[in-house]
Amino acid sequence: MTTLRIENLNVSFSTEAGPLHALKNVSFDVPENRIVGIVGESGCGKSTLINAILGLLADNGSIDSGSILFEGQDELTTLPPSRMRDLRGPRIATVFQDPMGALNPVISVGKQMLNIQYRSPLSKDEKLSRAVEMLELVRIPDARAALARYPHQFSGGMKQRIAIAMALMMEPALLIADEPTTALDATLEVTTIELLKDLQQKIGCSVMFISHHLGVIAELCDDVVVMYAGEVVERGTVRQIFQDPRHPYTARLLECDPARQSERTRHLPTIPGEIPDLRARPAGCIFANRCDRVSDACSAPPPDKDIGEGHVARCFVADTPAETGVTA
Ligand SMILES: Nc1ncnc2c1ncn2[C@@H]1O[C@H](COP(=O)(O)OP(=O)(O)OP(=O)(O)O)[C@@H](O)[C@H]1O
Repeated sequence: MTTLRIENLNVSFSTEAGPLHALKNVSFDVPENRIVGIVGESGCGKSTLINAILGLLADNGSIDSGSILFEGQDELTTLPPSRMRDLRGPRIATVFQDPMGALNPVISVGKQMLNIQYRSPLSKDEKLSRAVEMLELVRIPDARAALARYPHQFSGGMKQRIAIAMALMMEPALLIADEPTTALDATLEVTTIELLKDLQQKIGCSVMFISHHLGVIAELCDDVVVMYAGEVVERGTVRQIFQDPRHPYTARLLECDPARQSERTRHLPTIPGEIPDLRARPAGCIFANRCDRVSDACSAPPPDKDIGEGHVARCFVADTPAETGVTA
């Protein structure tokens, strides 16, 4: 089963200068038990995508068309807000860059972990045991004593691990992790990534993992979705994307080899030129003004070319491998 299926999703914001099309015909799946990485430059629409899934678009935003199907049954684009509130947290959990967004500074960690289980039929003792078990899973030392402590008594890395434990406590079907390791130093980042992978396998959930760090995406994810200016320009398995990129934008991103230059890929490489104004999208390919393989054909909208085995690229020349200068 597919945990999340997004099909032809279009989202726009109304602005004084006219509608801004933030997501255009976005389609991809988050299959059961898989970790899907979402990568793209700032402004490519990652936050809009997350908010559209969670039913938390800004007041001036709207889903114009398309579908977000959760667990094959809940159509999130039309779900009543009360049902969406039920799903958010227990079934669709989130972890963000700043763990303090999830942790209340004036409530002990144990109390917060009990509060999350308010709907669970377990007794208070059983809920506390579950909290200890989760803290142990995220390697918080002396987990039972940790329940009485407050968030500020933990280091940044531990706070993020507690936030992950809280997000996964109710065994959600989907975890949306938005740059959860970006604020951590490189060593802590590696530990947190390993832990996340471990927990995902234990709990058996799907993960949508948003990161600028290509090395982390390559390490952690099963599948990758490459976004550019509100469009999914390429999607496929980690192997397909990193070893056989077909969209020129993906190829440019990979020009720094993540395996050998992980520090350099903590931030996306800079590509000359700018993302077009999303209020006046070009009629043709969205990447044409920055593309080194542009031709006359690109003034028409490019098709989503199916390269095979789930590998898809929105480009006229996707049939031929893109040059990266990277040896796979
Ligand atoms: N409420 C809003 N009103 C108008 N435009 C918006 C609004 N929210 C986002 N946008 C625009 O939508 C586009 C996508 O923004 P979004 O925040 O989703 O990108 P992002 O990839 O998450 O970027 P970042 O990594 O910088 O957060 C941008 O052009 C942004 O300016």
